[in-house]
Amino acid sequence: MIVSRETSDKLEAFADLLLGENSRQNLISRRTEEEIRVRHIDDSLQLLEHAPVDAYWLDIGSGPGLPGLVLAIAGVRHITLVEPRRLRTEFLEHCRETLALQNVTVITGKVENVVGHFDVVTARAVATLDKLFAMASPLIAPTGRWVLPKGRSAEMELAEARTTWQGDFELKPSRTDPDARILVAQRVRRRTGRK
Ligand SMILES: C[S@@+](CC[C@H](N)C(=O)[O-])C[C@H]1O[C@@H](n2cnc3c(N)ncnc32)[C@H](O)[C@@H]1O
Repeated sequence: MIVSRETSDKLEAFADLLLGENSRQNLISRRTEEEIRVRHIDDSLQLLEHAPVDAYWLDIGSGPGLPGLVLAIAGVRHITLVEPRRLRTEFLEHCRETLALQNVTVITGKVENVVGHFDVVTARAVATLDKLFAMASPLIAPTGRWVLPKGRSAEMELAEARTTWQGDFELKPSRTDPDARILVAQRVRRRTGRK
């Protein structure tokens, strides 16, 4: 994805902060440090192809800010990062201040305790689709959209989730990993009348 010089500089600054913090707390696997730009930054950035920047986003289990801080740097209007581990949210707050990201809200806690309504919900490497829908469907606006990066288990997870959830589901290819998929889902609701 092509980004402006200013955005590219901020993404570099974020990558530096993340690599620095990775020696203090385990945020990304050591073997992906050298490929941080593709494996983590571009992998997060590509989600913007599936939902508008001019929206209220929620990133569940943001960890070190993936994808949430990358999306904020790339211009998402407002994004809430929810993450229960305090050491991680201290890092998120530090990045928000250092990179002057006024479009970011950080919540320390579990998503199950968040109150609000969001247009777009994302989560990377947090839980299965079934669990994510159960955790966060009360938080998504009726016209809202889920944009969920998934690994090679995407199709299996979707088949499992469909036994409990109905909606419009589309699996899109990932630009950074040929085995991975991005699930874009709308109008997701729990099936009724199950025996
Ligand atoms: C494997 S990490 C992934 C972090 C980041 N999304 C990434 O791609 O690097 C999963 C994260 O989800 C968080 N998490 C687990 N359960 C959660 C919940 N119920 N609500 C919010 N975050 C949760 C964990 O604390 C952890 O930071």
